[in-house]
Amino acid sequence: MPPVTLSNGADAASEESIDLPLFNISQETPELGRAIVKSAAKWGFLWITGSPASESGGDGGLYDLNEETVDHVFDISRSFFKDSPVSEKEECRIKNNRGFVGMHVENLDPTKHKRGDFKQAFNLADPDPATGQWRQPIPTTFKKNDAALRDFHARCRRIATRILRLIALGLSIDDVDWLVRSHENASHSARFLYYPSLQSDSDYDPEADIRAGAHSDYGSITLLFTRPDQPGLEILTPDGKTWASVPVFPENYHSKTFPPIVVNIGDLLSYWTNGLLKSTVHRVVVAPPSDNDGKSDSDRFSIAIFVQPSDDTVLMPIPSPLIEERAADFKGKIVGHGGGVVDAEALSSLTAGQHLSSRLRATYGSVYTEE
Ligand SMILES: O=C(O)CCC(=O)C(=O)O
Ligand SMILES: [Fe+2]
Repeated sequence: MPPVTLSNGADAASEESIDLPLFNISQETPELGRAIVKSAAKWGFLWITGSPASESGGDGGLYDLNEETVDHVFDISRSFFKDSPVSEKEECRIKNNRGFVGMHVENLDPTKHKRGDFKQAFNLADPDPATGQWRQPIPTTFKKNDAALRDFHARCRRIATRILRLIALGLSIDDVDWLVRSHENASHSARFLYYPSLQSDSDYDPEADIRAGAHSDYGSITLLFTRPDQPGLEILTPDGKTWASVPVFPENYHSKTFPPIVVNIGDLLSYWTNGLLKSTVHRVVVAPPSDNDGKSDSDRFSIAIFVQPSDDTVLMPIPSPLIEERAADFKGKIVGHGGGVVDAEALSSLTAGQHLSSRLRATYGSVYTEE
């Protein structure tokens, strides 16, 4: 059977799967940076190990995101989506891209799907470092787990910082903190995702609906945490037509219970590098085993950390020789996919904040509000 392509059906799971390159980021070297940049330029996606304590050596444990910590955060997420009353969710409904997103509220690919995505989400920005306060109303389930969520955010930020430094090393930027600096005062967002099981009485239509529509991410990088036995992520391969599924575990991975973190490049970093790094289009489908109606009796949970520079960051290309030489070719190229695309030239007069707002307006429609 040929692989499923963009033009023949919205959401059948792909026949092909892809083994992405896997990197252990417990060390920070130019060689590792170059290998990460190579993968980000080819696939826009890669895997990193979560640097469990036993491997983190010289980092003094700063980057530790072990199985227990991640499992606990997934337990909090499951409890919020599945056990908390509707009122708890309603009280924290999305505003300024923060809070609870109900079923079908977001439509990541409105060009292809009339109905919004078959998922629920909660976007939790990290606490304001100046005041220590959360920047949004917090549901009771999260309040009860305040320390665990703060800790998770802090650890994810350190991992993001390491990856940004590795990318800078790989791009031979003289100032290794060039990327980190524009992210220092920005709020990162953890997006808890819940894709409910699709029972036989669900009105999910496999010809028309999808769990998360095809899109590219809007920010710099995304860290994606997934669960064993819950596949569904697919990426558009470099030919621009073929979908490949990303398995939860790399082949021969040392663990069967703690998947590595998926890292992908967002539009801003693609733009910043004159398209060298790829902001790859991806989607979430109902993966096998699904029944004949394309439904699935299992829930899927994931957590995406959207790493974003400060709103006032001007989107000028990164000062790296590798990038400057691509400027002429990049002119007129399209950045982004799904809700709201921009051509590279228009983007050059924008700030990161303006770009984010325009893309959010396209995916949330009238639900998106700003203060
Ligand atoms: O749930 C997933 O695996 C991916 C989610 C995603 O791509 C997103 O929310 O941007
Ligand atoms: Fe995404």
